[in-house]
Amino acid sequence: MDDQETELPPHVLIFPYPAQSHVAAMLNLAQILCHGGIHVTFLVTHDIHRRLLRHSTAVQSHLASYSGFRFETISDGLPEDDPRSGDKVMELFRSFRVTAKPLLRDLLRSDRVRDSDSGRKRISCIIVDGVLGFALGVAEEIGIPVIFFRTTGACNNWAHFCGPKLIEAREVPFEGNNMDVPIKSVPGMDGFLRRRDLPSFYRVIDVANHDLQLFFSETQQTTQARAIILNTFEELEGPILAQARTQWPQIYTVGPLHAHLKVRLTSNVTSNSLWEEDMTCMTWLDVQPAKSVIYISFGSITMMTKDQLMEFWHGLLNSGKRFLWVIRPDSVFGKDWENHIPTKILERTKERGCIVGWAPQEEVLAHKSVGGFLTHSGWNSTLESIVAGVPMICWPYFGDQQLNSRFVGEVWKLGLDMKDTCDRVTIENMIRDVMDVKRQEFQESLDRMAKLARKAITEGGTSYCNLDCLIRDIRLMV
Ligand SMILES: O=c1ccn([C@@H]2O[C@H](COP(=O)(O)OP(=O)(O)O[C@H]3O[C@H](CO)[C@@H](O)[C@H](O)[C@H]3O)[C@@H](O)[C@H]2O)c(=O)[nH]1
Ligand SMILES: C[C@H]1CC[C@@H]2C(C(=O)O)=CO[C@@H](O)[C@@H]21
Repeated sequence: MDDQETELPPHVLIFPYPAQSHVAAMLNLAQILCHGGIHVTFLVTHDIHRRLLRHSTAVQSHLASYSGFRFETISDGLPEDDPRSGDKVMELFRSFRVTAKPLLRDLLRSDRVRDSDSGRKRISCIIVDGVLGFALGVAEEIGIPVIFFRTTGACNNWAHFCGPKLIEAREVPFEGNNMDVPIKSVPGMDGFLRRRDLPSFYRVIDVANHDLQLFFSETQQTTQARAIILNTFEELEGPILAQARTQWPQIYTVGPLHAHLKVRLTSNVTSNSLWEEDMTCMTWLDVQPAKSVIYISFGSITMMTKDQLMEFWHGLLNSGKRFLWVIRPDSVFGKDWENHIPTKILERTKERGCIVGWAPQEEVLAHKSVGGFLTHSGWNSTLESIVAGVPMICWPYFGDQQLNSRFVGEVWKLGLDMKDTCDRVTIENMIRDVMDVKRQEFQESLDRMAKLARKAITEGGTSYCNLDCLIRDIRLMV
């Protein structure tokens, strides 16, 4: 390193998996690091880059103002016009690691990420998505330390770490059809964990299943890195984090990052959306009574059949509640489903419902008219609901969601878990419970948890201190 370089700020490469929630969480971290005087090269796919430039206000305003921030882009291996819809998520997951490995190696070996003229040091650390374990080997070849960022909760990470133990104890694969059998081999979760609550990748006939084994190996790999960053907070997942700390050399809990970012930057809300936010729903919410609206959104990946869609629709209408519903255009199987909705249902919807293709979710959850959230239990949606103090009805779709919803319903008592069911009567009853019957009970636990979340990200709080430690430790990596 030459003398001139030693004066420059540290330079970190951040590399998320190419999906909405992964990119958004890691962009939040990137903004905080830039704010802390660290240079960031943010590596995304061409498709993600194009969509961020088009729809993310954080990228258009905040990040553009940091001279230390810049994008690098690589291919995800798909043709430009591929819709990259939710039903292909696992295909992309399998193929991306193969596509991206040589591209990452080329990038790290090239001069593209080190440009002395614009005053950037060589990369001293890589912060890479915890589902892209191959980056560890690539970075080690070049001698760069790796920190993994796992975008799901500690509970999911720990459940995957315990996979080999579950198999050894013959708890997986499941024998017979009873999904309520208790699971005992995940320390910290015995007593409330059932088969149906394990991450959905455990629902296999053969434990040699490629995806299941991939999650085991990816999770094991993250223990070999310098550290792991988790978008969670100690007060939420303390007992699980205590278990995890026996296996990972260093865990930085820095969440909830979307709220932490606002504290650090003292800024207004900006979005990291890959879709255009339909702001008309905010004016609709403005004229609804306080806590009268149930918000329904299943994140960026969930797909549903037309039958499931209709069960939700009837359940919502029969509950008599007002509702704001996000239906992503590509989220229902089968073409032209919009044209087959009975006129009567559309008319009843107009009376007290608002449907959009993508909403400004953080703003929606913070709106005074919203009194409940029917969610797929993605990790970010769960954290956003906690911060906003909104009780949840959980309809998990895949992956970590099956476990998150169990924690919401049984451990944290922040809502109801309707996993593995989808009928109009259950939906109607659960909406009534969350919005009326059990509202007070849930609100009390939510107020307590939201307060703990705020404390964690306030100066002196656990996540605030851990983020300071992360910045300090990055500065020490030269
Ligand atoms: O209309 C919408 C709908 C969603 N969102 C945002 O999109 C994100 C959705 O994230 P998340 O709740 O985590 O769900 P997914 O998009 O499904 O995220 C994937 O990635 C997560 C993190 O790894 C996992 O927890 C999920 O299970 C996985 O499906 C959140 O920040 C929402 O605020 C919007 O801004 N507007
Ligand atoms: C790429 C997706 C497959 C599963 C991953 C995941 C997990 O459980 O780790 C959650 O979110 C998804 O985006 C990832």
